Amino acid sequence: MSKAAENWPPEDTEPATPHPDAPPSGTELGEHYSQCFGCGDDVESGLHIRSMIASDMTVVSKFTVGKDHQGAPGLAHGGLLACAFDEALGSTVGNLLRRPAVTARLETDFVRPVPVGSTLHIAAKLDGVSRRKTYVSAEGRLDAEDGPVAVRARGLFVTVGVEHFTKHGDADAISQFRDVRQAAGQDWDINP
Ligand SMILES: CCCCC/C=C\C/C=C\C/C=C\C/C=C\CCCC(=O)SCCNC(=O)CCNC(=O)[C@H](O)C(C)(C)COP(=O)(O)OP(=O)(O)OC[C@H]1O[C@@H](n2cnc3c(N)ncnc32)[C@H](O)[C@@H]1OP(=O)(O)O
Repeated sequence: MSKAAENWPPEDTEPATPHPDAPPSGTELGEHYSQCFGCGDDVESGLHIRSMIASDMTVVSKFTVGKDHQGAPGLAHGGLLACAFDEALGSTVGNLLRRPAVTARLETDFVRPVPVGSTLHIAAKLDGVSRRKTYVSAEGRLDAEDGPVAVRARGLFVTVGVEHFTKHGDADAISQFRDVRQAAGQDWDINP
């Protein structure tokens, strides 16, 4: 078992405080980027995950497993499920804290098989913050909010400045992306 798994969140974390401009409970969150494999509408074989703010510390996401998501016949691929949780956890950190952050560590426990056609109901919560580090965890239940737990995941996200994306990613696309978000009143605090 990993060190992080034994001690979560670490003792030096503080409770996470949602950003004052975080969307209120009940807000349906659309895609954060049209080309995102996790939530983007333009990615045909993507996961098309949709999320909603459930409370000031919790985000619920739904992911329906399609035929493009298989590992064994009729069953979801484990790595792809980890991807779904990366998206759900990232959405929780991003939307509640409104700071750019990237996944530094992702742990996944696969508890039961997830068949094609089933919908995972993923409830993610902020567990704590320590400087640039945000600890977040989630449970995914099969086919209902109170269905059996199929997957659990925990993630460490590290807050980064905008240069993380402009230096390592596509600077022009980042600029357009920020314009779109600014126009929608969704720009973020980008200097950690
Ligand atoms: C304008 C741009 C805005 C962009 C975003 C805008 C909008 C988005 C909107 C909504 C979001 C909605 C949904 C998001 C959905 C999905 C999210 C998917 C997220 C991803 O899929 S993203 C891709 C995969 N991800 C990477 O591509 C990261 C590659 N990586 C790095 O870029 C560096 O590695 C980095 C930056 C992580 C750290 O580098 P660094 O140099 O900045 O900082 P450093 O190394 O000092 O780490 C600082 C402290 O974290 C601790 N630490 C670091 N790594 C650790 C580990 N693995 N385990 C345990 N602790 C760790 C250190 O120990 C230290 O701790 P301490 O402070 O206590 O010493």
